[in-house]
Amino acid sequence: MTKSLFLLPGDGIGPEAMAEVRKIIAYMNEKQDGGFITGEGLVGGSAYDAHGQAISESDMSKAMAADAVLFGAVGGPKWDAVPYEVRPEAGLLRLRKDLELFANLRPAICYPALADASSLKPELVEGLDILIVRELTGGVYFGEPKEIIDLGNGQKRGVDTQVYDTYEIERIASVAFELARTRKNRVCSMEKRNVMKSGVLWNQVVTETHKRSFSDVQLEHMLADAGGMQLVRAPKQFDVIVTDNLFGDMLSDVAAMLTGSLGMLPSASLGAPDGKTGKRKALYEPVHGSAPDIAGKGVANPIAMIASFAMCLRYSFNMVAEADRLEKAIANVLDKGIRTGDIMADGCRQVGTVEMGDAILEEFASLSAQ
Ligand SMILES: NC(=O)C1=CN([C@@H]2O[C@H](COP(=O)(O)OP(=O)(O)OC[C@H]3O[C@@H](n4cnc5c(N)ncnc54)[C@H](O)[C@@H]3O)[C@@H](O)[C@H]2O)C=CC1
Ligand SMILES: CC(C)CC(=O)C(=O)O
Ligand SMILES: [Mg+2]
Repeated sequence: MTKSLFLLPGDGIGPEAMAEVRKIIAYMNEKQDGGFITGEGLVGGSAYDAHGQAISESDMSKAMAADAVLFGAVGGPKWDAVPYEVRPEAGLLRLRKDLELFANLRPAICYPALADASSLKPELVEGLDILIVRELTGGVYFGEPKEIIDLGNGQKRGVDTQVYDTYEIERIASVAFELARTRKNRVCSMEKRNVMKSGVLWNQVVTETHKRSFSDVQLEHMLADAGGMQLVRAPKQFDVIVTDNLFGDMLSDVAAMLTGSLGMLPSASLGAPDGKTGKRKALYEPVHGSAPDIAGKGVANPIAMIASFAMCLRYSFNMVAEADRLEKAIANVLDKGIRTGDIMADGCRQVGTVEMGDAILEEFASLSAQ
């Protein structure tokens, strides 16, 4: 069976990290009959430079048609002054919206070898394995109106709108409960029902969904600000966290630092299963951005991108053994003390992006041969 992948490396460190995944795909095609067919397009600032849009219609169609999209990162100071509608980030938001990728899975796993790289005490993060399930196509990132109004008195008003409908909350809560059943069976739902109407509805719908279909799963509710505090106080209390688009964006960056670096966190963005084929539209991307401060220097950590490809193997192609092996390869390389600068520690060997990618591929090949 062929598997179509559409690669959108993007800007900054996106292409550098994607190059390391391309090597793994080439290896799997050559040595393991991977059957991947890859296409590639432009997104973000690189797409804007080429044709004035954050993603072209032709690349949107290719992304729609692919079994899975692999996405690097977009943005950077070069495009600070471009019109808001075509800023680099608009390309990613359009992909999420048009592919209806409502469920963003952001696992935060602290590899044993990296417990010292976290800004928290090692005992707080050792063995950490949490999953943030972030709603991705609703909320304040997409709600209308979204505008800057000139009030005519020398003042302007910036407006963003937080909107959630019942069905959007129900479906993301269901994803979180289903995933919890495959883990420690616990879900913590985070919103701000004390100050937001959308938070009140979120809380009600999650509670009803739980009662109706998932009462075997342990459910807890937490205000999102307190949730942020608990994430850095005692992160291991959590199993699955389900939350909205904005809180999920912020809380997953917080969770990233528990694992040692933003360069470690992968993500999967999934749509609903197709009624006929059961296939889900899917996009896999690291949680980090284009990191303009280190772009072009060859020092970016490619692990978040490589681990995103492992999620792609697992969720889009059901290649569970290969996904497990790729994740094990990452863990083994870290155990050997091979580190990019962002996760460097005493006694370890510092390498660049390419060397880290090579080390993981070599380990993956060796595990595959066993
Ligand atoms: N999914 C995406 O494409 C995202 C894009 N962005 C965009 O990226 C641009 C830069 O945003 P920032 O706020 O600086 O966030 P960022 O995630 O790009 O970088 C934050 C910090 O983490 C470091 N970092 C990130 N990834 C790393 C990696 N793989 N290896 C080593 N260090 C890493 C960076 O060097 C920087 O110091 C902005 O234009 C922003 O809009 C931000 C987040 C997500
Ligand atoms: C559109 C993105 C730049 C927003 C973001 O930071 C993210 O999804 O992690
Ligand atoms: Mg973010």
